[in-house]
Amino acid sequence: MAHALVTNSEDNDVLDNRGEYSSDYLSKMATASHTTEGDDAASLFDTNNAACDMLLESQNVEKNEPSEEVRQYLSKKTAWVSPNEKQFDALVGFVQKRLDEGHGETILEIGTGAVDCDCPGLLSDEMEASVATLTSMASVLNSEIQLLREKTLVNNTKFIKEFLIRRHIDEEDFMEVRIAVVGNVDAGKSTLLGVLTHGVLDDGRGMARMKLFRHKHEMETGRTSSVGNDILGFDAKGNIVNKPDTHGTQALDWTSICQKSAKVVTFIDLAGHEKYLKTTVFGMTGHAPDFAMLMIGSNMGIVGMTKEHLGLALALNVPVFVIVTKIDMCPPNVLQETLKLLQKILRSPGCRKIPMLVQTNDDVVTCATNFTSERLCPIFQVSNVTGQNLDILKTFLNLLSTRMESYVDEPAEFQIDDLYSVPGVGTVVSGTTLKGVIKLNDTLLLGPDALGQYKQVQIRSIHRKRMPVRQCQGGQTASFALKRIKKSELRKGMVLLSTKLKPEACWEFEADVLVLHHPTTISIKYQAMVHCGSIRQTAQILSMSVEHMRTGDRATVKFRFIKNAEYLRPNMKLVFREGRTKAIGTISKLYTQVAAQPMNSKIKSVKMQQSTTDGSQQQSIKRVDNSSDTSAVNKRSKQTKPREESTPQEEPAVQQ
Ligand SMILES: Nc1nc2c(ncn2[C@@H]2O[C@H](COP(=O)(O)OP(=O)(O)OP(=O)(O)O)[C@@H](O)[C@H]2O)c(=O)[nH]1
Repeated sequence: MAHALVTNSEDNDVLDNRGEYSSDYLSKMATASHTTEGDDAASLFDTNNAACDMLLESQNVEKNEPSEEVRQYLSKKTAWVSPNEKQFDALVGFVQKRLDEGHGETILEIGTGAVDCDCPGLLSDEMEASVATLTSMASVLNSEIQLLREKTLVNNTKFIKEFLIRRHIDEEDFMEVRIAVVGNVDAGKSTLLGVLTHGVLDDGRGMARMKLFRHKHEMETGRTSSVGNDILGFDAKGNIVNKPDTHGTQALDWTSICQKSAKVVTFIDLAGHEKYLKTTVFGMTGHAPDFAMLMIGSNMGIVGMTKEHLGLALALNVPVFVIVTKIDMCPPNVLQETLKLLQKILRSPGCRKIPMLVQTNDDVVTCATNFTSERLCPIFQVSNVTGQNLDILKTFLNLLSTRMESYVDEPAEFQIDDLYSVPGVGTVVSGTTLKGVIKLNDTLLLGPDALGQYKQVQIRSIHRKRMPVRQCQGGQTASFALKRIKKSELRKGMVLLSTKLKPEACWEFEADVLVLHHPTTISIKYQAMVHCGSIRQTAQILSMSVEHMRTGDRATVKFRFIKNAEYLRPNMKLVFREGRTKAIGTISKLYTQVAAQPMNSKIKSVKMQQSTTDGSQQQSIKRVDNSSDTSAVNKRSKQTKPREESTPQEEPAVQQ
């Protein structure tokens, strides 16, 4: 069944002239992934009165509904000017609800209203009184307010102000936002992260990226844990809290950053080089990023892996924002060319994005408050050397919030994306909590093992961003030290689950798949690597709803893992790839009752006799081993694997 592709000949012409836009790759990915077709660009920016609508909605569902009189009052633009006690309580209730829904923060517009907003804006003294009300309300709610922007109307006599309200969070807790940093080699990824997290500017010759020092440091200590991880903390007032160590080590004290932060942005720095694409895909699927930050060197333009990474983010429905770097050294005409092409690609039917050049503080607030829509794509132009526009980028980062729900009332689920054996501590796993709350000393189910079973394990200690904590919840990354378990019993892709669940392990599953690229045709028995959450394992196609699949085709495909049964859930997104072959899909059906016979058990027995086999047999063994991601294979390949191939998300708990 051929998938109808939407193409735009004008766009393709432009891209072909550049000699880079290989086929209509992006087109297929986005057509496959977007579910928000039909959105009107204008609706993205229609935030006026949303606060009032929500206010009314929220008041309706409250048990102690305010009287009609109070409802009317709350919907007025003057609601904040001089509320009586009852009205003040209603305002507090409204903002509290917004804070709960916004993971501890919300943006509020003062001076607009649902009922009497024919002429929006408050007079100067009205605004002053409203801000005083807001300040008292913030203190009742243990929050801080930060003015984001103001508009003046009617010859500067009326004002509308927009505030960020952010809860103080206790020392052990912070909001989390995860950003996958992608882009071609040399785009300035490490440099920007060095500049942002260390508060220094670059010299154009790699000085800022040296501040990160993480690779060198970890090579020396033999720890691969923090490759690709940097954190940037914001306090309740939106100030950056990162302070490099004053003892000259240049290392950042993560615990102190987390303690002072109300929000911690984690940058998952994914490798830019094509040979590490596997790592990039794993980072995008396994580390559950909220957003992707696509870096482009303004002078180099859209080269190498840029489109591949953009396509991956589109395929996985991860909202993207773009940072065009090196504007200090780029001739203006080249910069304009790069921006023009970038916007053209983003607008093309393949991407269906709404590019927005972010140049002012006002732009930042507009795009940050609308960014959870996958269609908006903010574009920043920065220099890591002069610092130009870094301030607005920091404001933007401060305003981003996680897209992940916490599901705190549901049974706990945690996906493991890395494993460590820490001397003096024992076995440590790191990953993302998908649902529920996990506490110190909790007993959880760990699995599935080679037989598809789950066993009980106990949590000895919990770290979030290297900071010891007593619990973590859905949407947060963490490391757990586990009691009485050997690292050899674990593998990436396993899960820790609440004992309330009755989990099963799945050898076979069905998915609705779209082939983004394949040089020839895909038929049954074809094998490739499945990336699904933190699962990374080779699977074979058992059957398909069509006979063959080519680039652009869609089908329902039944897969079988070749080595281990896995914990899967319907609707999980997957990427299926091998070399240049790429397909994406969504799991539609699980077969949990299928026999637990690994597909490569035959191959294993052949391997035992490989000294007596001929060359061709040995070749086939090698191919399967390379494409599978088993712990045995990992163990062997780890010794020769480049360090950059590892992108764990959390630091192990070294001090318990
Ligand atoms: N003039 C100028 N140079 C920059 C800027 N940003 C980065 N550079 C320089 O560009 C070079 C490459 O930067 P990196 O940060 O290593 O690039 P990268 O994207 O991390 O590259 P990989 O880690 O290899 O993927 C370094 O020499 C930086 O000093 C900038 O805004 N202006």
